[in-house]
Amino acid sequence: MKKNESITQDLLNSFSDLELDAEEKAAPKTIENEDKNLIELKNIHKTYLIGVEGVAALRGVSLKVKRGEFLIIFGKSGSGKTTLLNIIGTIDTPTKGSLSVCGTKISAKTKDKTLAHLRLKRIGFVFQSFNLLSLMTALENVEMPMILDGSIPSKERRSKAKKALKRVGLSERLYHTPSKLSGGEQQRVTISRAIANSPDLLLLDEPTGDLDTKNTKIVLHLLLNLNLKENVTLVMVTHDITLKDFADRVIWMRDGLKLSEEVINPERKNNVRKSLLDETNDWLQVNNLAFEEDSFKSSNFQNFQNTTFRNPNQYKHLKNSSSVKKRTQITKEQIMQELGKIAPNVSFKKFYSDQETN
Ligand SMILES: Nc1ncnc2c1ncn2[C@@H]1O[C@H](COP(=O)(O)OP(=O)(O)OP(=O)(O)O)[C@@H](O)[C@H]1O
Repeated sequence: MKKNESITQDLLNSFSDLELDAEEKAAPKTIENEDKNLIELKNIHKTYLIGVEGVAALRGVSLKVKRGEFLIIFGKSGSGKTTLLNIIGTIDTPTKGSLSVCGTKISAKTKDKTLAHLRLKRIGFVFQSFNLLSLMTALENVEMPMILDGSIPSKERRSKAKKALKRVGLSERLYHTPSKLSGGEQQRVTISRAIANSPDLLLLDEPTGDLDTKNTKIVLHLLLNLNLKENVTLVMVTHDITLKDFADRVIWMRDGLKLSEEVINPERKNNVRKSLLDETNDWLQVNNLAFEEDSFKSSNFQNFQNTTFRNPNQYKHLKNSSSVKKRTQITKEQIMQELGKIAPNVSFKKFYSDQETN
């Protein structure tokens, strides 16, 4: 590592020494039909208690999602979409019902360690609000789930993170902190963070909600690529009805129930996918070069075409800029606080106790 690359990296490396026990390292128990149904929910209920009152967010949802499927969940605000996604992602637990995710049967008895393993190894999360760690570079952000994994040596981690960022066309943005990235670029960092550990399943909660049309298409292109080329299963919550025909299947939620579902006509689906991939292919090729940030923020494609391109080497100075030097003052406590934003419920007790005994 170059001397001035970052003290932060040393801090991050120190977390990699965490020992996972045998249970965490072992592959989750596989059930017979994993290949057929990556997700299986039976009669899932979720009631939140507010004081003495119960809010019925889910009222008996059954759902099967096949490996490699692209499923979109629509529904009005408050219909239970995010709750459903959180239960699939094992971030939340149902009040009643049974589920299995990526071959692991989840019940009230499932140990935290097993759930943490599932979340870190098999499932990637992408949220509307990006949830990037503001003090860290794009590269460090993408490394984070692998640091939490604890079993990947730092060199391999770094190389995987670089590859993941390359796959979303951000090779020239490795050392940028989130505030130096456009919204579209930030969402691409979160996608590369979600895929760096090669998950089977991506759970996406309004991933294009804060993006303009062009960046929505770019994100969709990246997701379709993962789905079609790598068989990554996609479950996406969105309010954007124009995305419907890109999915294999859509479901509509209302008042905590699955109201209806529709399998998308394959011909229509293939046509919209093809035209999107054709259109965005050109943009992504251009994006392999570094470009002026203001032009990228513009949704005007004409402006984008007129962008002045920089040689990627011209960005090297950013590594030595004063803002980067200042960043090295981050404390471990700050990093721990930020970690909570991207991996809620992941066994942090262990991290904290490790910190205390150091
Ligand atoms: N932690 C919580 N505590 C109490 N009630 C909650 C909690 N989370 C969600 N709810 C309630 O559960 C219901 C479903 O919420 P959920 O966030 O799943 O809906 P949604 O369809 O994702 O809505 P939106 O589209 O606005 O994000 C709502 O009535 C909501 O107020």
